Amino acid sequence: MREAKNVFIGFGKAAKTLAFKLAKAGESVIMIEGSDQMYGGTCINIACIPSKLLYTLSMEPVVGTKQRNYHQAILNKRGLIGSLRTKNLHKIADLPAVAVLTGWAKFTDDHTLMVSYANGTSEQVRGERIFINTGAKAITPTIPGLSDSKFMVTSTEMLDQAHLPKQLVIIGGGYIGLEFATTYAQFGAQVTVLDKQKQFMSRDEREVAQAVHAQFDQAGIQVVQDVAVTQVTDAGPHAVINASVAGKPATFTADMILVATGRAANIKNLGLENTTIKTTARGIAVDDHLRTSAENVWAMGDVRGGAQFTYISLDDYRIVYDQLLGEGKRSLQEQEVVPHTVFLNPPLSTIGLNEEQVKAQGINYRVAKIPAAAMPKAHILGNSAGYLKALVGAENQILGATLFCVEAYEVINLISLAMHQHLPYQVLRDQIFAHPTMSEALNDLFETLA
Ligand SMILES: Cc1cc2nc3c(=O)[nH]c(=O)nc-3n(C[C@H](O)[C@H](O)[C@H](O)COP(=O)(O)OP(=O)(O)OC[C@H]3O[C@@H](n4cnc5c(N)ncnc54)[C@H](O)[C@@H]3O)c2cc1C
Ligand SMILES: NC(=O)c1ccc[n+]([C@@H]2O[C@H](COP(=O)([O-])OP(=O)(O)OC[C@H]3O[C@@H](n4cnc5c(N)ncnc54)[C@H](O)[C@@H]3O)[C@@H](O)[C@H]2O)c1
Repeated sequence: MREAKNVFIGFGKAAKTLAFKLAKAGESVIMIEGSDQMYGGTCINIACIPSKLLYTLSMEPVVGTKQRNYHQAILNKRGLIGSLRTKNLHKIADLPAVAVLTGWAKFTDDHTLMVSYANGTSEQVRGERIFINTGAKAITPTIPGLSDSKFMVTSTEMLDQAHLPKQLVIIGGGYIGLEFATTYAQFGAQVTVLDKQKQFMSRDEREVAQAVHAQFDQAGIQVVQDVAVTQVTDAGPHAVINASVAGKPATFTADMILVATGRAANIKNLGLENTTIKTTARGIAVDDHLRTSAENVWAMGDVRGGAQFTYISLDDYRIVYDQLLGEGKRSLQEQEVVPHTVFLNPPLSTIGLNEEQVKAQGINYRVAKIPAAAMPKAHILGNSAGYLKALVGAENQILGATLFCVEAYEVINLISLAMHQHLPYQVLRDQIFAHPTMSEALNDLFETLA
């Protein structure tokens, strides 16, 4: 039996970061990853990095034309992902105290795993501590004909399609649905998004949902709400999608159907029934320090059923590392207010409360708002659509922000920093920022409260 002080199941963001630090501190580490195509985890191989590379390339016309070179973009993506995967593997595997095993792990008891390899062999691995970082995978709704359709893909397959679809139908209008709609429409596909919610972007305030909807209209992306897809049938070169839209029958055709209806924690086939580890409806049950109900086992990242973001998984590493080799103070509390970005064009970044939520909670607030067009940098970048908005409370504290503008994903981090450091809005209003940048919009934004 192989043994190590620290055994990781899944090569995710939290696991690889914690494994590296523990190995550097001289502790023995076994990293178990099921697939040789997934060293480094979901983010670099099949999620954030490939999707944001394609998003970026979908905005770059081939020199001298208005066309985007989809095929070249896929080749670039494969090159980048391949090199990141190799780099991620070696960063861990080359450390003397680390063994990387490429096989699927299953608990046989709280301390022991059975690892099954592609060649049919298996071996037992025992860990003094075990860290579960197995991520999540796409949920495919049970719709007759959907799983059997040769046109159906999840984001994983979509990100590696050699050919651009002509008619792309996306089931689900959440993060993946809206981001992929943006990217593939920019490459030239005709895109329709079907979402079951009555309202477009039901988790966001109406003001920004309407602004995004207007951008989608301009980009030629069709969004349909209140949809129940009832049947998918392959018919020669395309699929026919039967649905009810607000109770009325409707039909859509597609040569690719992207299912983007959420992702569920990877807890099946982990052998949890052989352990004292408890689960919830969303994943592995953990306390505020990511300890499971088994005293030697932790769960980090998507598998614990919280918010599914790479930076949350990274922060989970900080919580566990602080317990093992630090002061043990860090907990899930630091994750309560975090920025989010939906990579649209322009991107949408939010943090904290929006105006509808502030009103509903009866909080005393003021609104700062400016159009993106007020910023020279937006014009330099050729996209002056959208706006920046922030809410400020009675103590001059920032309650939240909604940035729907170019480079919103960078600027939101400054607001996040100010909120976490409990800085009054005047700090951002009076801060000297480099020029011309979108960050300097924060001077103008908060100046509107004077
Ligand atoms: C298309 C897409 C785009 C996204 N874009 C963003 C974004 O822009 N920004 C952002 O912050 N988040 C984004 N996310 C979410 C983000 O990718 C995830 O939240 C993050 O990657 C989760 O990481 P993790 O640490 O939980 O584990 P993962 O990185 O998911 O790693 C889990 C690993 O465990 C392995 N594994 C599973 N079961 C076993 C087993 N039994 N034995 C051995 N190995 C096993 C898997 O093969 C996998 O490699 C995106 C997600 C998707 C799908
Ligand atoms: N930029 C980012 O940070 C980023 C990008 C992509 C993904 N992610 C992460 O990955 C997670 C998964 O993304 P996702 O888009 O799959 O999930 P999601 O939860 O963001 O959105 C799912 C959408 O599907 C809809 N839906 C569910 N079942 C449906 C059905 N049967 N028919 C029609 N619509 C249906 C829901 O109403 C919802 O709008 C996200 O929640 C996010 O945490 C993050």
